[in-house]
Amino acid sequence: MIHTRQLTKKFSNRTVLNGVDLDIAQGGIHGLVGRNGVGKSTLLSLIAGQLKPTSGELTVFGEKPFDRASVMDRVALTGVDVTYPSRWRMRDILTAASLRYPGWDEVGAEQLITDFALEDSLHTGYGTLSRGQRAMVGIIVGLASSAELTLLDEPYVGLDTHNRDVFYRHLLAMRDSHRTFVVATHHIHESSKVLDSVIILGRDGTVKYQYTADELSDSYVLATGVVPEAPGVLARQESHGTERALVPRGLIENLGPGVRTETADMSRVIEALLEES
Ligand SMILES: Nc1ncnc2c1ncn2[C@@H]1O[C@H](COP(=O)(O)OP(=O)(O)OP(=O)(O)O)[C@@H](O)[C@H]1O
Repeated sequence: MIHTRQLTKKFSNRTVLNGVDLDIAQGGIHGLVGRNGVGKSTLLSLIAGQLKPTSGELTVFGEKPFDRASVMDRVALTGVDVTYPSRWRMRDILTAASLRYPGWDEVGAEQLITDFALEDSLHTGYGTLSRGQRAMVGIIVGLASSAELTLLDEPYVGLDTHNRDVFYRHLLAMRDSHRTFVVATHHIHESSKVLDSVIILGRDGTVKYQYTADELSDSYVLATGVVPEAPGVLARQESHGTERALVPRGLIENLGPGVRTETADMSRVIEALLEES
């Protein structure tokens, strides 16, 4: 569904994405993670056809997405940087979205309004909504769009715990819907519970790692004890004389008898890989 080779994006003289190789097949919820400023939003805007690549290959549904209606009609991009005219009331924004997306899910949108307790804000102008309420508008548009490819850029910014739970619950319910979601996120711990795969963008503007959730949980174990130095050992920590580290599963046999191993938490592995990226 999404295919890139050596995808590069420069702004003036600044290279942000520098040879991104990425393949995402149809279906599932994919996390796009990386440190601040590595180019996650830029990559989502390129995929959504809103930015033009500087060089390299990028196809979405087999076509170059930039300014191409046949691709853009099948893609929804919402999130932290997607704003609406400040005088539009929330209800106007949802009406506009229902006209924009042919598969608009009216029942789903109304359910989200209820679950986010937004009934009293439907006639409030976007400019006077709180940050959390704006985030909820973005989430409703993204999820109710029914777009085959839905790109959510830090969708939870400003949401309290209850409303983040509402978001993740609705997202999870769509997991088997044949829709594809790419979620740019810094909330590794929360989002890792719903992700089918993780893409880690590195500070050099390339994809450093792309793993399915199964590959991640199979790749590393959490080792406790005296963990020997070895290439690939991550997130070494010491407290009260006990060492803990993430050890590639292939190195388990090299660990001494006093080292205990257990399944590594996926979010811990992602955080560790992020540090390396
Ligand atoms: N339109 C633009 N013109 C010039 N520079 C831009 C533009 N859009 C993004 N950039 C720059 O590209 C870099 C990557 O920005 P981007 O927003 O894609 O990163 P990000 O990974 O989403 O960051 P964060 O996690 O902080 O949201 C930043 O240095 C940013 O200043």
